[in-house]
Order: sequence, then structure tokens, then C-alpha cells
Amino acid sequence: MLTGVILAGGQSSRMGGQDKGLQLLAGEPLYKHVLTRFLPQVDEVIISANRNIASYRRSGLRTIRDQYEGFAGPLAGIHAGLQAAKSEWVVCVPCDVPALPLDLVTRLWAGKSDAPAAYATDGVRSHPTLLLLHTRVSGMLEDYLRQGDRKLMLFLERINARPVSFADQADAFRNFNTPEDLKQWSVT
Ligand SMILES: Nc1nc2c(ncn2[C@@H]2O[C@H](COP(=O)(O)OP(=O)(O)OP(=O)(O)O)[C@@H](O)[C@H]2O)c(=O)[nH]1
Repeated sequence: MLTGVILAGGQSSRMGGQDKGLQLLAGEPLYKHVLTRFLPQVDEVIISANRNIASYRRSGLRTIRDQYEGFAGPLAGIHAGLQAAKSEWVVCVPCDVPALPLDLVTRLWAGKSDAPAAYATDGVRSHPTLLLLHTRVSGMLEDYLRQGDRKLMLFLERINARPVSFADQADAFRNFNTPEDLKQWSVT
């Protein structure tokens, strides 16, 4: 069994504070585009959010809040996902990558080798929020967060996470941070 977690609990400051996952793209909330491509790859999807919980729950999906208050960043959402998962392995994706690879999970799974985690790269940049990880790293993550550390890439280095290249589909990582990004999508 594999649990999928959509990370949708950020502040969306570059989106003017408007919840990014709920912004409309082609008439559908951004997170729903992600869900369409993600759901067939996992057994269950959980939404990790910090506000507008009722809107996310309307999708019928289990929606959880971070245990670390105050928008602690993606690692806090990953932590909440690891706590909530019923499976040993969890795969996380951000709510703002509507073209995410359809073979994301298969390739992360193959690329992790014997490591407890694997994350995507587009051949140039790392995309650490597209991440497969084993629940056995929960304790380490909890210690890390409790010490006030928030840097996702640094944590992934500590647990020896493997990068997995998706250089053949770099466009799949296009994401949305500003209202202009959303407008651009409709014209391209
Ligand atoms: N659960 C959870 N998810 C988060 C948190 N911070 C960011 N995310 C998610 O992680 C992904 C990447 O976040 P960013 O785009 O870097 O940050 P953001 O806060 O959403 O947006 P900015 O404020 O504009 O940087 C997005 O899918 C966010 O929704 C958090 O504190 N908790």
C-alpha cells in the first residue's frame, strides 16, 4: 500500500495570500489537477492543509492539519503526512504542479534503491517536494523540526535521499506561485 500526500498548507504569499491549491486553473482548483494525475499512482490521497479545510474536504479526501503551527513549511506537511499514513511508504507532491509526471511514483520507487527516500529533479533543478519516503524517517524528522530546522533539502541530504532525474519531462514541474503564473498557463 502507498499513501499519497498533496502538500497544500503553505502561506501562498506570492499568490497574495490566496490559498494556492484552491486557485482556479481552467475552471478547476489547482489541487484537483494534481489529484487527477496523482490518484492513479497511489492507493489513498491525503490533503495536507492549514486553512480552508472544509473546501478541501469537499473533495471527499481525508484532510489533515500540520502539527507544527505557524506555516512551518513543506517539511511540516510531510511530517503530518507521515503521521497520518497507514502505509510504510508515503509519496508527497505539492498542490501547484498540475502537469506532474504520470510515472512519478514508478520512477521514484525504482530510483530509491536501498535509501529511505527519493526525490525528483528535472535534470537541472531539484524538486524535493516531489518525494517518496519511508515512515521510518519520522523520528529523525521530528527531531529536526523540534530543533527549529526547516530546510527540506538539508533534511533529505541527512537521510541520504536519492535524486531521480525526470530530465526527459522537465515541463512536468511547471508550478504556480503568482497570479501571473496562472494567467500565463491559459495563454500557452
Ligand atoms: N502542509 C504544509 N504545506 C506547505 C507548507 N508550506 C508550504 N507548503 C506546500 O509546499 C509546497 C511548496 O510551497 P511553496 O510554494 O514553496 O510555499 P508557499 O508557502 O505555498 O508559497 P509562498 O508563500 O509564495 O512561498 C506547496 O504545495 C505548499 O502548499 C506548510 O507549512 N505546511
